[in-house]
Amino acid sequence: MSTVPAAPAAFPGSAAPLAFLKGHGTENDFVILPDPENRLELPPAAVARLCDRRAGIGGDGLLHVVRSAAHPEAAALAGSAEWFMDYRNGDGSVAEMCGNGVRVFARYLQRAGLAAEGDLAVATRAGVRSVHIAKAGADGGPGDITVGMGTARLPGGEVSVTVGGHRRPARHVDMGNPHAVVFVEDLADAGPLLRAPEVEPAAAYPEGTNVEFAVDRGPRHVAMRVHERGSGETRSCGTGACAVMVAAARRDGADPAVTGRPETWTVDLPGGRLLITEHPDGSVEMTGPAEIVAEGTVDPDWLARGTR
Ligand SMILES: N[C@@H](CCC[C@H](N)C(=O)O)C(=O)O
Repeated sequence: MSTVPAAPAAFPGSAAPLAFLKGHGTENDFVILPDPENRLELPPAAVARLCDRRAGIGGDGLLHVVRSAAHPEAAALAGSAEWFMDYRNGDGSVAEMCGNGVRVFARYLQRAGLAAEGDLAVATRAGVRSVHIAKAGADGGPGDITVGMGTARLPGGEVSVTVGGHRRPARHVDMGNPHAVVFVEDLADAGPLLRAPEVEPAAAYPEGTNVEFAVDRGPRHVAMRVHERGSGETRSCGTGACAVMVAAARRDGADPAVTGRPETWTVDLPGGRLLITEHPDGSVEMTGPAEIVAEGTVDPDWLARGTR
């Protein structure tokens, strides 16, 4: 089946309904807008309206599916990756990367007949990400998806996160997008996470940051909660899980570049489980599920009313 509209209408102000799908990866959920030729205008207010959980479709973020060649931010990558994940947070802000988003993006391409099981490449603002779509499981359910997440950067300098009124040292990890990882005794210590946690110094994160709270569950096994920049607390974050894995491994003195052995960690999130491997060459891989759950059309007049 093909769910790519031939010529999607631009909005706001268009009379034509707009095709969308909804998907999630470990319950990090996304509105998916197929727009191969990049005809849609996507002002932040339109993204926020679509991602609104009560007045819109609802999602932690939005995956704008565009041919790399048709998008000014990705045209230079078109030779390496046909498709560009133009990722937006639920508040309409732009982000460099979304790990769960790449898996859901790949699942959409597979469902639309634009990619097959096996290997493909997806362009993101953080660069090209390699993807492997595994065969369907014995139960007929979709196979897991593995994403080559690039390398983790560990900028020096001390950062801290306030947890329960106390400042705690955190680890700054860059997975193409920014993260502050703080280890806690209990995930409940993070509190209700209704607002962005206080991270210092603010200058360490000029564009804001995602904040992960992590606890140990066993050998090479952690659990985490996350407050995402631009979305609030979500039930999973792929780049965040990678950041937590790398921070935990370094805390424990494990560095594959030194030992020559890959490190594989299990990361439990409120919405499911991800397996993260760091290789001796520094590359990080994430494996987890991705599902498309619905598709439909958006009323362009409704969208236009909220974005005028
Ligand atoms: N949920 C994503 C990360 C999405 C972007 C993030 N909120 C940011 O602003 O950097 C993931 O799975 O990685």
